[in-house]
This record gives sequence, C-alpha cells and structure tokens, in this order.
Amino acid sequence: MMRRDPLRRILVLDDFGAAAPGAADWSGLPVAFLHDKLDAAQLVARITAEAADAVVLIRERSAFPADLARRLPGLRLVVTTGMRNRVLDLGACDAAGIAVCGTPSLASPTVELTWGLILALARGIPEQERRLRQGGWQQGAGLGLEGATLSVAGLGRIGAGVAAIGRAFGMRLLAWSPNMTEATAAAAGAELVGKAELFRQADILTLHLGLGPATRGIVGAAELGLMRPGALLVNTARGPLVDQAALIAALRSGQLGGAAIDTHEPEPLPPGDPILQAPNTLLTPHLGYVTRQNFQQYFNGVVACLRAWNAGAALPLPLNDAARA
Ligand SMILES: NC(=O)C1=CN([C@@H]2O[C@H](COP(=O)(O)OP(=O)(O)OC[C@H]3O[C@@H](n4cnc5c(N)ncnc54)[C@H](O)[C@@H]3O)[C@@H](O)[C@H]2O)C=CC1
Ligand SMILES: O=C(O)C(=O)[C@H](O)COP(=O)(O)O
Repeated sequence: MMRRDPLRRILVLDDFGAAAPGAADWSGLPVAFLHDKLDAAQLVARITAEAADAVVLIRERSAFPADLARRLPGLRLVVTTGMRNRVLDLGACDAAGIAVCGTPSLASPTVELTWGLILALARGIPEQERRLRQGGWQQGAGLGLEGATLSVAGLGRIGAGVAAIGRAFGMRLLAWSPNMTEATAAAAGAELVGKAELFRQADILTLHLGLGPATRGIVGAAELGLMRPGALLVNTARGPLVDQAALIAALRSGQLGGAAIDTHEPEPLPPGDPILQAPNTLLTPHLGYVTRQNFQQYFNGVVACLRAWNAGAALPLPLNDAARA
C-alpha cells in the first residue's frame, strides 16, 4: 500500500445538503462546502486557491472532465457518491495520479419512484387531478395492474426490485436483457423472452438496464412499433437507452399511451427540449435516487473513504487503478 499523507483540504462541490447538521460526521476532517454550482474555470480557481487535495462530487452535479484532472496537480483524491458517474473521467484521473473512490447507494429509492410513476401513469393520476381542479370529474378508465403484463428490461438491483412488486400486484412478468439468463429471470418470478416479445406483449415496459455501447438506443422506432397501441413506457434508468425522437413520435401517434421518464439526455433537461411538449408524459428530474436515506448512505460512504485515506487503509470502493494502489 502506498504511503499517504493525511488530506489537508477537502472541498465538497455543490454540496446538496452534505453540510446540513447531522448529514454526516465530518468531525476532524478539513472539509469546506461549496453551495453554488461552479463551472470548470471557477472550480480550478477555487480548488487551487484552497490548495485542496481532495474533492467530493455529489452524483453528477459537478462535472469532472479530463481537462480538470490535468489542471489540478495538487489534487490526490476524488470521492463521488454512488458507483457510476458519467461526468467524471476516470482514465484522466488515473493518468494524473488522482485516486477515485465511490460510495454505496440504495436501490430501493429508484424501485419506489418507478412504482410511483407506473401507478400515476396507469391510472392517469396527474390528468385526473388537473381535470378535477378545473371543475371537471372522472374521464376515461385507467389500466388496472392485476393480470396486466409488465415487461422488465434488465433484472439487476433495481429491475429485480421492481419485478418483486409487480408480482405482489398480480402482474404477469416478462423480462429480457442482452445478457439475461433463465435463472435470473426465474429468480425474479419472470419469464425470459426475446427482445421483440418483451416489447410486443407489454402493457407496461419498464427500463432498468445499465447504459453501455450495447444498450444505448436500445429502444428505437422499430421496438416502439412492436408495442400494443396504448402501451406505457417507463424509464428510470438512463435517457440514452431510448431514442428520444422515436419516443416523441410514438407518443404523438398514440402508438404509446404514455411515458414516464425520470432520466434524460442531457441533464438537466434544457428549457424547450422537445420532450416537454410531447403528449401523455410524466417527467421527473432524475429523482430516483433522491431520498434522505440515500443521501445519508452517500455521505457516510464519503466520510468512510476520507477516513480510510487518512488512516492509510485500503479505500473502501476504489473506482480506478490509482485508488487501488
Ligand atoms: N433514476 C435514478 O435515480 C437511478 C437510476 N439508476 C439507473 O438504473 C439502471 C439500473 O441500475 P441498477 O439496477 O442499480 O444496476 P445493475 O447493474 O444492478 O443492473 C443493470 C442491469 O442491466 C444489465 N445489462 C445488460 N446489458 C448491459 C449492458 N450492455 N450494459 C450495462 N448493463 C447491462 C446488467 O446485466 C444488469 O442486470 C442503471 O441504468 C442505473 O444507472 C440507478 C440508480 C438511480
Ligand atoms: O442514477 C444513478 O445511477 C444514481 O443516481 C445512483 O443512485 C447511483 O448509484 P450507483 O448505481 O452509481 O451506485
């Protein structure tokens, strides 16, 4: 194990509650919190001025591209909450000798949000409420879940959790992913089907795949065209899994009865993004992971990593080679 000097200055970027009383036990750690979102030039200036040797990234709220890693020779450690951060360049950190470590995260918050979205979409809760407030009363009938078919793409931590609740609702469960086995599907109480059948038979299709070269754009015009007219799509995984233009076309034509989308491309969703004008959509701002308990888990994980560094111990969740050294 490489000998490490204790950290002299730790900056938590765009802190999002990390500094709140009781959020975490930062005692004894030389930590400072930034409350504003800074651009790359401002970050370099601030990190340099503070002579910070560690930064903490709260999810993907502050980007940490290659350029930033190269411009901060005094930086030795980046801690990012969660294990995946697409706006952090791990390779560049390695090349600059900056160790990167992650923290544990809970899957249940995203399982819960997914079901919140499914229920709201299936029963038309937002429109029914809007109508009531405008002086109207019930209109149209929603989709009941018992006996309906839930197609789950990806049975990892979140997909398996979503499937378990689908079973409790008495739904018929189908599942698929590029690498799913019969055993994984059976363990989740789902039937493994081919990709086309996953789309063709769904009353509700919910996406829980990781994003990678094999899954980017996995839901396009051809797949949406296989779906039953009026079927529902839920995406709490990653925006680029879905071809947004094809999604909007399917919503406009009525091929899809509705879509609930938590994860977008880009994020934050810019004003005027075409999805904002698409009909029958329920949009949330990447809320899946955003619960108090998950942030508690994140901040405790950050503190554990910082203390491990200062104690010269192995970093708990290393994300690059420099952190494993
Ligand atoms: N909306 C939100 O706030 C949150 C969204 N997520 C997203 O939800 C999705 C599922 O997350 P978890 O269940 O925790 O992940 P996980 O890693 O446990 O499950 C992902 C599943 O996708 C499958 N998969 C198949 N082909 C793949 C490929 N080519 N590349 C990547 N994965 C592939 C994996 O085998 C695995 O079963 C991810 O996209 C994750 O980024 C995760 C947490 C919060
Ligand atoms: O969107 C995400 O992904 C998240 O925000 C997760 O909570 C992060 O957890 P990991 O999957 O990165 O551990």
